[in-house]
Amino acid sequence: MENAVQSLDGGGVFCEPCALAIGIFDAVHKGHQHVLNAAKDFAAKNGAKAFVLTFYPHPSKVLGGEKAGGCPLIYPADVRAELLLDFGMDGVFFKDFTPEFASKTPEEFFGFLMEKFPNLKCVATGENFRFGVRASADVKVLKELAGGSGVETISVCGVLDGGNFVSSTRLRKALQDGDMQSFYEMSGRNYFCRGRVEGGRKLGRTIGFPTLNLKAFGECKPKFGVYASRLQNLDTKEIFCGVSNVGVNPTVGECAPVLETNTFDFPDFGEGANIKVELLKFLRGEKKFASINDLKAQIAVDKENANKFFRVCGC
Ligand SMILES: Cc1cc2nc3c(=O)[nH]c(=O)nc-3n(C[C@H](O)[C@H](O)[C@H](O)COP(=O)(O)O)c2cc1C
Ligand SMILES: Nc1ncnc2c1ncn2[C@@H]1O[C@H](COP(=O)(O)OP(=O)(O)O)[C@@H](O)[C@H]1O
Repeated sequence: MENAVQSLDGGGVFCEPCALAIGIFDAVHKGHQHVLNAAKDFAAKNGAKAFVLTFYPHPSKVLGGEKAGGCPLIYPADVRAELLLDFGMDGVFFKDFTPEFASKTPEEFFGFLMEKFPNLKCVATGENFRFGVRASADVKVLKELAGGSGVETISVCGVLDGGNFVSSTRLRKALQDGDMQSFYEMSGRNYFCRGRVEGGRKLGRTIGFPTLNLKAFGECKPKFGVYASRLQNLDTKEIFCGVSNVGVNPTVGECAPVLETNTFDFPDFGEGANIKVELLKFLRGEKKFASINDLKAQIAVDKENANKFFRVCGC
């Protein structure tokens, strides 16, 4: 396929034999990976492609969840697509989740799949997957509808962590609590933010702690505060250990949320560089200091605490 990430809202029809994993897949956690593996295994055994059908925005934004504001997504849609492709999926298809789409009956939903993927061989979901108007249909209905068209269904059992199902909701909570270890355990990778370095107020260098700044967060932000972090230049692949602050800089006048990283070795790249920052361990909450000098003294302590973390855990 020429372009591995496509919209299902154009007129396109995708005729290759395929297994389709269906869901939101925010953060592509271990439960999601179980579903994706089922699609990949089926595809490998049956000479088919392993595709993903995912939705944007989160259905709760349209249907009114999380006190009507909808679920805040952990990663932007482009990062979600990248994670799915990195996992080995052959293609990712985004469908606009609109009120009209949400009101499709289960039969219409399945009809839509067959229209867009006329050579559909298999649908893979979790056993708790629901679809159709008011989430009225479950995997049993999916099996009946699919069977009528000779399409196989696989509904994988839930993946647990610490006795509870892994879910994007638990990942959001871990992120908002600064519990980076749980985030890692449930998703299989560190939380990260990636994008182009943006200019700041250039104040950091005047206080002895220059920072590389990223603003490309998902909707769900990590707990504001200081983290031991790892920064990678995605063009050169160089890796630097450092200390990051996520927040709004209350000491120097509030700004829009930003992830600022001070690396232990000063890299020779800056604004415009394509970087990825992983948040490894939460060290303390963001604070409003009485003076810039107090902030400076605290950042020196933060660097030492991050260093202690790296001495034990490595970079
Ligand atoms: C390790 C670290 C910890 C920080 N902690 C705080 C904090 O607790 N409160 C705060 O207002 N700003 C904090 N900052 C942000 C600084 O205010 C900010 O880096 C500085 O003002 C430079 O901003 P600039 O990049 O726009 O030049 C921290 C920055 C770093 C690197
Ligand atoms: N812990 C889990 N174990 C197995 N499958 C899961 C798990 N969590 C979600 N799934 C399945 O993965 C697919 C994508 O899930 P998604 O729509 O993103 O739901 P959630 O927000 O609950 O993670 C769905 O088919 C869903 O049933």
